[in-house]
Amino acid sequence: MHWTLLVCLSDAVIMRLTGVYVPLITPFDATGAVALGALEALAHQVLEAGAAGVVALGTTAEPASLNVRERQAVVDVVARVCRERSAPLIVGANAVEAVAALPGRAEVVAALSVVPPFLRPGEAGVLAHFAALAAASPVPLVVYHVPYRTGQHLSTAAIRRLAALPGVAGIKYSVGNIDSGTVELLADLPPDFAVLGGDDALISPLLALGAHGGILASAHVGTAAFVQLAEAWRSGGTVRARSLGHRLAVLSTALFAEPNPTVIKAVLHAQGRIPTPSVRLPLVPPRPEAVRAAVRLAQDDVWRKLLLQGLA
Ligand SMILES: O=C(O)C1=N[C@H](C(=O)O)C[C@H](O)C1
Repeated sequence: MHWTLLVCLSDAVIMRLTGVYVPLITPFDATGAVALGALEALAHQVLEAGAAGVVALGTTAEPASLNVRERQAVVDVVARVCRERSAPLIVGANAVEAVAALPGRAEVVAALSVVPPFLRPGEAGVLAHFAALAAASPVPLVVYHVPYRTGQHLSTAAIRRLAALPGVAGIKYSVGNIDSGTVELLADLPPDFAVLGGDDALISPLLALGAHGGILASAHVGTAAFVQLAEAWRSGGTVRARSLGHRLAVLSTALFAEPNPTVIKAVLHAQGRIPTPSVRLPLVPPRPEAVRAAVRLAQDDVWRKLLLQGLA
């Protein structure tokens, strides 16, 4: 991407990488095919409920279990919804060929690219990887840092070097805890760099520390409550934010009681929003008791009451 274009775009991009993004699940129908109509409806629902944007082909979408045609169909459907609603879309893409093939459409504001997993190339390797990826990408990158999955730790200094790379606009920060490195990063945010939380149960403290928003699979349910949480922390409504954050952490914990997105899909199915709760291998259906607990917590009317009464 051209450097001057990047500088002009950076403010606008950071503004758009703020708030709650929902990484959409991929619904399947009774034949096992991708239920594109249900996916389209889900995208409309979460945006209608106030989500800042959506992510296509995040971890939650089971992208490794989709074939090339299915992945393309998913991106096409979600992009159409985003175009209709003038909403930003982030697309999961990890390799040079995948980012280079991203559609040059206005609604695609960034690619979500995971730190290379398993190999553990070291911080220098990670930096070189993202420099190459950014050079090939028509859109800015959000680095997906999830060390408990990739096996690759990154120091705060390395994250700052990533943030300084042209074409890197943010990080999905999913380190599994809040530690001194988290505080160090958020206390002195790199310029033009968005920090989006990716550990759902930790989103409230991360927002309290100054994160720009979150990419939260939990926000498929209780979307408006997650949106209000982010707004409350941003506007200084700390009493409400703290209380709402505690309640949402309980919901997120229940939704992540089994490998994501098995429970979330079961809840969405119980709510009549997707045709089946099916997941593809290697994921298997969650335990019924985990689903029952999450369905109870996810009941829309419970959240509506809390939000209306301002009790949350
Ligand atoms: O798909 C995503 O992006 C997310 N994936 C995480 C995971 O599966 O662990 C969770 C987060 O909510 C968003």
